[in-house]
Amino acid sequence: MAEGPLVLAERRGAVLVLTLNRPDRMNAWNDALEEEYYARLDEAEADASVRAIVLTGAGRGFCGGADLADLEAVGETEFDELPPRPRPRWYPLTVRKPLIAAINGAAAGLGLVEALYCDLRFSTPDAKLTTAFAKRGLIAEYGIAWLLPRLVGTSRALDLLLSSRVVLGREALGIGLVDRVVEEAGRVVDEAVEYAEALAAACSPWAMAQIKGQVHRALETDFATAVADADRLMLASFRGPDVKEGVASYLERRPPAFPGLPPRTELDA
Ligand SMILES: C/C=C/C(=O)SCCNC(=O)CCNC(=O)[C@H](O)C(C)(C)COP(=O)(O)OP(=O)(O)OC[C@H]1O[C@@H](n2cnc3c(N)ncnc32)[C@H](O)[C@@H]1OP(=O)(O)O
Repeated sequence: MAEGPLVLAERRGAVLVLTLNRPDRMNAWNDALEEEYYARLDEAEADASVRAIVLTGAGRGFCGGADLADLEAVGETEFDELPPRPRPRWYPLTVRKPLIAAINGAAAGLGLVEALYCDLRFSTPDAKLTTAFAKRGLIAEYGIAWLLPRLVGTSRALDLLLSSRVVLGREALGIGLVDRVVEEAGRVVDEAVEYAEALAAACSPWAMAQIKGQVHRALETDFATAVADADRLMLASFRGPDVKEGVASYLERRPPAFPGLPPRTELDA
């Protein structure tokens, strides 16, 4: 039976809230859901009125990871190579607008990875977070072996990956796996949206896009290269309209009116 939208999209002011929508399966991931999610991200990137995106899950979970019903036969399948994907799995990392996870409940396996592909994570205090891979006989998939040590440190990453133990939102905050815990669980999306709204109201979309690119590139380079990257972008920032508006709005004691995110240029490389 055909399912309805696998990803719901709702505008809240300048923020687009995307909701993974397979609540009877704890929003378990499959290719169709991924395609819808990426399509909604593309639309959000192209729509200048969307200034930030919040990702959450329908029902009581964020995302239980790959749909285990789909994986049932996997041990019997003989792949020569992994099937090609239309886009890299880590596509959300390339989105140029702030992308915030509102972890409303369990995030496991690929569901946790998707939260890590977001720029920051808001969580309920009791959300269950688990890498889950080792318990399923799987390896550290989709770049989590790269992302997780950078967030929590090597031995904590190994703890979480080797044991697959469940970490609650509160502990996750202490180790840097999430960035905010929202005590009133029902408000986790609201608070993520409020944060996103604050970015939208105060910060230049162009500057935020460049900063995201800088941070991701810097994680893979040495210090001198990161400074050279900043120098390359600084000239563009001095020449662009946003610095004029940023300075004028401060001097005139008024909120800024930055233009929407312009299309990609070679500066985004
Ligand atoms: C290529 C592979 C990539 C991967 O992502 S591998 C990792 C796959 N994921 C997992 O192994 C996680 C499996 N799920 C769990 O361990 C637990 O769930 C949680 C820790 C995430 C949450 O625990 P709790 O809060 O106690 O919920 P609950 O009662 O276990 O689950 C509620 C309903 O959600 C369904 N569900 C959860 N995860 C998945 C999934 N990944 N695929 C399909 N269904 C899932 C359950 O079965 C159940 O459903 P019902 O209420 O009908 O019994």
